[in-house]
Amino acid sequence: MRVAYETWGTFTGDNAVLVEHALTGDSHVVGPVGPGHPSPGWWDGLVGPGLAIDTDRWFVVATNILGGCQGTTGPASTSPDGTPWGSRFPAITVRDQVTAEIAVADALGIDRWQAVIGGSAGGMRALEWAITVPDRVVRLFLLATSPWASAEQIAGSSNQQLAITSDPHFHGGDYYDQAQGPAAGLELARRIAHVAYRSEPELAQRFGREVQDDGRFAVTSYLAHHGAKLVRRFDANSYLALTRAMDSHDVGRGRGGVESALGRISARTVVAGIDSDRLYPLGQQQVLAEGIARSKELAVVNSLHGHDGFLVETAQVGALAAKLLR
Ligand SMILES: CC(=O)SCCNC(=O)CCNC(=O)[C@H](O)C(C)(C)COP(=O)(O)OP(=O)(O)OC[C@H]1O[C@@H](n2cnc3c(N)ncnc32)[C@H](O)[C@@H]1OP(=O)(O)O
Ligand SMILES: N[C@@H](CCO)C(=O)O
Repeated sequence: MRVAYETWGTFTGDNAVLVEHALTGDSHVVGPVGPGHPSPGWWDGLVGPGLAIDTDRWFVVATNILGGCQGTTGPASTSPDGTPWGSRFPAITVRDQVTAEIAVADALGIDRWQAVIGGSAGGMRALEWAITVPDRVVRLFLLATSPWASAEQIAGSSNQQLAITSDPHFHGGDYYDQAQGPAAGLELARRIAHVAYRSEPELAQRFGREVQDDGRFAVTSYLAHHGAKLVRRFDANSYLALTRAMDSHDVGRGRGGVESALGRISARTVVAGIDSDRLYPLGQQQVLAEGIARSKELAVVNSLHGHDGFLVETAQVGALAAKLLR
């Protein structure tokens, strides 16, 4: 297994902070497009000298997720027989992904994180870190995430997975040597997901019933844009592996239930949610805030942007992170 990671700041022995990306993010938390970084940072303005996650003080690490496609081993990676894993890539869980990250921390000589920070799927891994190895997580920032994948989340995820697997170019997951892969399926999956990532009032306000010169509803064109954009930077098998891992998420599994799992967390914790998030509604973060001993009351980020607010509202998110790190 190979794990891609990026770091900022200087390691002084006990000042490491782990930033966990969401479903389609990567290790490039901040910074411009460049060699090895086809996309700009997804949290630009949050990590750097004097910023909320201050690299004059903290050594910040971001790994790319196990099962992904931006440097870390995933289904498109070459297996020992010299061909891509494809359909043979094993089913993985969020706990497996954290196991991979624990190996990275060990390899880097990081005994404990001064903070583990994550939103959405990144929050799931942050949670699993704090439950699996509580003495290695001093502070915890959980953003727009949940203690278990809800029926609603699994339902949406199953529709997205079906969009990919029913694309005739999917070839059971072994499409890497084909002229064409399941691009249409991946685009549709992103379109389904993207509606859930934004709020109904936002779509109404931004697009309403506007029809473009090309005859399409503006909102349809917007979704098509986001679908096509993901196809250019993401692998369909990774999308399946990662959404299935998210479906597996349940901190209580094998630990005597959610309450008992959350009871293991010793980190000073900030739990935050977004008021317009229809995919990870505030009630899920309330369970976390109430179940984690050293968390205070749930922080609410005000945003029109729904679940994606954790990526868009960097000023509010930064203020919460800075407070935890102070
Ligand atoms: C920028 C990257 O690719 S980051 C790479 C790593 N990716 C991640 O971490 C995933 C997380 N990031 C994301 O999902 C996205 O970056 C988001 C959701 C946070 C972006 O959110 P916002 O900044 O609010 O952008 P928004 O949803 O308004 O979309 C803007 C895009 O829609 C396009 N758009 C807006 N209206 C329309 C329309 N009617 N028709 C077609 N396209 C439209 C804009 O031109 C813009 O295009 P661009 O992104 O190629 O510049
Ligand atoms: N827009 C986010 C949503 C998932 O939380 C992503 O693509 O990673």
